[in-house]
Amino acid sequence: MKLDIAVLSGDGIGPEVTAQAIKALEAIGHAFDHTFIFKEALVGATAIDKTGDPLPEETLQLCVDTDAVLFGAIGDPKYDNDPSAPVRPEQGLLKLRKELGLYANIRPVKAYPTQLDKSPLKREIIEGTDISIYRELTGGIYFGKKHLSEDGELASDLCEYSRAEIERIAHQAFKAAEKRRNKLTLVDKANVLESSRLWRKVVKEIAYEYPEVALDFLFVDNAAMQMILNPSQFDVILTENMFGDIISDEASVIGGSIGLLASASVGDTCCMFEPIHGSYPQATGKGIANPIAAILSASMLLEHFDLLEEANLINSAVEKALELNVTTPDINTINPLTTEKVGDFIADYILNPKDTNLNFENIHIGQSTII
Ligand SMILES: NC(=O)C1=CN([C@@H]2O[C@H](COP(=O)(O)OP(=O)(O)OC[C@H]3O[C@@H](n4cnc5c(N)ncnc54)[C@H](O)[C@@H]3O)[C@@H](O)[C@H]2O)C=CC1
Ligand SMILES: CC(C)CC(=O)C(=O)O
Ligand SMILES: [Mg+2]
Repeated sequence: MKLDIAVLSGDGIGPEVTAQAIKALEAIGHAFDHTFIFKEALVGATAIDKTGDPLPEETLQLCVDTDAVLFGAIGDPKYDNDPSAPVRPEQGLLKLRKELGLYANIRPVKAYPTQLDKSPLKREIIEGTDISIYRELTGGIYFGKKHLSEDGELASDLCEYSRAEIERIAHQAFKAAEKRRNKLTLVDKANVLESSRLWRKVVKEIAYEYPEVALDFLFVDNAAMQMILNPSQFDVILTENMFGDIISDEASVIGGSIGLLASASVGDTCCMFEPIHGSYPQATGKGIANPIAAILSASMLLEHFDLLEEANLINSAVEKALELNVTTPDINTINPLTTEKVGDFIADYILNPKDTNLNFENIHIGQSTII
């Protein structure tokens, strides 16, 4: 297969982790005789600094013209510390999602058997957790009308959803539940918000088309608590944009680090693959960022194009890295490896999955050996 992939590595740790995802894809290309052509473009603070625009027109056009987008992260403290900045890195990401019509953001959350003691949560609580979060990505409060009064003393952000916006992602979430454990939980705040009441009404109606799927509802405040108390109760979670943003970061505690959580953002015509974390500016250039979220996002890209064997090989390589503690300091405080070394190990495993000599004391990566 030949795929043109737009690479928007962005800011902070974005370029470092995206480079490891590309390495994994190149190894897959080599092992399976696929051609992946990577085309880089600017986004976020880096794009503002070079062009004045967080999403230059040529970046957007490239994303439209390519088969898929591999995204790193955006965000820079100089904008975070200046609320009145006229353009902001986040605007580039939000516009990109909207323009590409990426309304469904799928965020898998797993407790890896080898990592159960890495989470601050007790192993018996997280064991067996395997959740797929379907977060609506192009509507809700992040996209609603904003207002700031002239004296700067009153501000508002509108949360708006239409039936059509709810229906299209709800169908995807029900279909996913049918392929998994037939359970769907809608997370909302229907006791308070009119938009949440519309979500419940529409989702209840759609449920009749999926009789095998057991549907239940949780208010988001309770869902946030259940995620910590009893996460293995969840199968597919369907929720609106901001709630999904928040509970997925919370859910990353289950796996031990947000640096493990990948995502696929899909629409009717375009697709983008992005770790759920941000630009982690404090880590920029230090080689401490976990590249696994970016690498698993590349695996989701392959799965999207039905390259299942290839996606599974990346997943196995990641599992092997976790099993052998070939990991960055967020989950390996004793013998941490750098972002690049973890990426090297995963690419090397993809090329030599049967190499039984791989072990922590003596890991052969290409020409080099790491300790
Ligand atoms: N999709 C995106 O591009 C996102 C961008 N942002 C932006 O990122 C910047 C920083 O935001 P924060 O709230 O600090 O969120 P963040 O996700 O960048 O970092 C939060 C914390 O998560 C951990 N972390 C994140 N990525 C990691 C990785 N790969 N390996 C190990 N640990 C990791 C670190 O402990 C870090 O302090 C802001 O400018 C924000 O707007 C935030 C979230 C998503
Ligand atoms: C610009 C933000 C909405 C990015 C973010 O936090 C996310 O998508 O997880
Ligand atoms: Mg987020």
